[in-house]
Amino acid sequence: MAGFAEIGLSSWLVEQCRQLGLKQPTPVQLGCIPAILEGRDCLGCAKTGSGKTAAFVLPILQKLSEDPYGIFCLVLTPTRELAYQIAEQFRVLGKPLGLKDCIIVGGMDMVAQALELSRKPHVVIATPGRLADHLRSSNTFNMKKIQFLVMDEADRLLEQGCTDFTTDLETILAAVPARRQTLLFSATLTDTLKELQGLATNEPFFWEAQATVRTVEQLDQRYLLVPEKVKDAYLVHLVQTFQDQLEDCSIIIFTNTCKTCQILCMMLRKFNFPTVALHSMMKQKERFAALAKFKSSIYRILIATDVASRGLDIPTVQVVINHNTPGLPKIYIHRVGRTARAGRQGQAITLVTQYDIHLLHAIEEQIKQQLAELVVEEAEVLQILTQVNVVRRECEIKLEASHFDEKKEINKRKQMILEGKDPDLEAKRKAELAKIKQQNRRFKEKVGQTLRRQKAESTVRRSRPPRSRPQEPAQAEAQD
Ligand SMILES: Nc1ncnc2c1ncn2[C@@H]1O[C@H](COP(=O)(O)OP(=O)(O)OP(=O)(O)O)[C@@H](O)[C@H]1O
Repeated sequence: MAGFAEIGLSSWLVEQCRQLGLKQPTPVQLGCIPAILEGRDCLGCAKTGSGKTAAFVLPILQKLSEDPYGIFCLVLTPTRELAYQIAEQFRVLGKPLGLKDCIIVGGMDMVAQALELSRKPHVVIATPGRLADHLRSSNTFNMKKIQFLVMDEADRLLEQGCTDFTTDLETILAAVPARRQTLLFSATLTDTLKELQGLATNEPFFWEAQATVRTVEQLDQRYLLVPEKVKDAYLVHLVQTFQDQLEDCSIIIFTNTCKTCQILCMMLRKFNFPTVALHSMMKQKERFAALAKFKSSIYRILIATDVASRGLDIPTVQVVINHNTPGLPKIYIHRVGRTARAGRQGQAITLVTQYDIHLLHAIEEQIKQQLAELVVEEAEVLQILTQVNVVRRECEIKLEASHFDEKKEINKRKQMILEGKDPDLEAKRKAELAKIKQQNRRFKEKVGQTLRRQKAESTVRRSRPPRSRPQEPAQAEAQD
C-alpha cells in the first residue's frame, strides 16, 4: 500500500505524520490527497472516524508551505467544538510551518476575534454564523484571496435543520473568490450531493468509500425496546452495567433536547455517575470545560444533544447510548460514529419506545444492516424503577426552580433581535408551522400504520418475526 510520501506529500509532512503515529494513509486519504494536490475540488464521503480531517489538512499544509500568505484557507464547520478540534489538527501537523490559525465561533469575544482576523492568519476555522457577522460588520479583513474553502460536515452546513446556515453561507460565499479549491467532506455526503456539486465545480473529484454497510464494521449496534415511562430506569441500569463490565469505560449518551440533557445529567450525578452535560443552552466556557473534563477522562460520562453528534474525535469512547431514537438515520450514523473510530471497537445502544419502531426500521434501511436486540434483565430494572423516577422528579423540580425554560426563551429572543427578526412574529409563525407539521406527521403515521397492517396481513412467511410492542410493566404504572 502506498505511504504518505508516495501520494505526493513532502518529507516534512511525512515526518509529522510519523511523529503523530499516522503510519499509512487511510483509504479516504489515499483517494483525496493526490487529487487535492493536483488542484482539483474534492468531495470526500467516508465513514465516521476514517481520517477525513487529515485528508484535507495535509494537502492544504503542503500547498501553504509552497506559497504562504494569509488568509490562505477557510474551513467551515457546524459546531464550535469541532472548529477547535480541526484547528488543533492544523496546529499539530503544521507545527514546522509556524502556522497562524484563527478560530471564529459564536459565544466568544467578537472584538478579540476581529483583531485576530486583521492579523491575517493562514487558516481561519469558523462556524458560519459568527464568520458572517464579522463579514457584515467589519472591513479590517477580507477573504478575497483565499485558495481553499473547506466545508467539513458539508451536508449539515447545507441542510436546513434546527440551525439554518443558509443566509450566513450566502454572505460567506459572496466574500470568497470564485477561483478557489473547494473541499467538501462528510460521512453522509451523498444525501445532499446535488447541492454540494454546485459548490465544487473545478474538475471535482468525488471519493466515496465502497462499503455494503454505512456504519463502521467494528461497531456492535443494538436496540433495546423500552416502554416510554421506564426509559430512565433502563438508562441507569445500562450505565451501571457498562461501568461494571468495561474497564475505564467512557460513554456518550445522546438526548433530544437541552432540557432532557440537563435533567438526565443531574439525575445520573445523583446516582454518583461522573457525568458532564454538553448542550447549546450552556455558556461556551462551560461547554469547553465539560468537553475537556470528558476528554481527559476526569468524567467518564458525557450526556449531550446533537451538538456533539458530528465530528468529535474522542478515542476513549467505547459506548454510545441513544436515549431517544434519532428521527433521521443520518443523525444516527453520526451519533454512533463517536465510538469505534480509527479501527477501534465500540458499542452503540439505541433505546426504542413503542412510538419509535418505525424510526428504527428507517435507520436499519438506511444503514443497510439490522440491529440486534439487547436483552436486559427486566427484574433488575424494576428494582431501581421507583428510585429513578423519584430522583428524576426531584431533578425536574430543581431545574424548574432555576428558570431553565425562561432563560432559554430569553436567549432565543436575544438571538432573533440580533438577527433583525421580530421575536413575537417569529413565535406566531413557528406555532403555525408546528401545527402544520403535526398534522402532516399524524397523517404520515396513519398512512404508515395502514401500510404496515396491510403488509402484515398479506405476508404469510416473513424473514423475521415482527417486533412485539413493549408492554408497560405493572409496576411502572403504579409509579405514575
Ligand atoms: N492515517 C491514519 N492512520 C491512523 N490514524 C489516523 C490516520 N488518519 C487519521 N487518523 C486518526 O483517526 C481518528 C479519526 O479521524 P477523523 O477525526 O479525521 O475522522 P473523520 O473521518 O473526520 O470522522 P467523522 O466523520 O466522525 O468526523 C483521529 O484520531 C485521527 O488522528
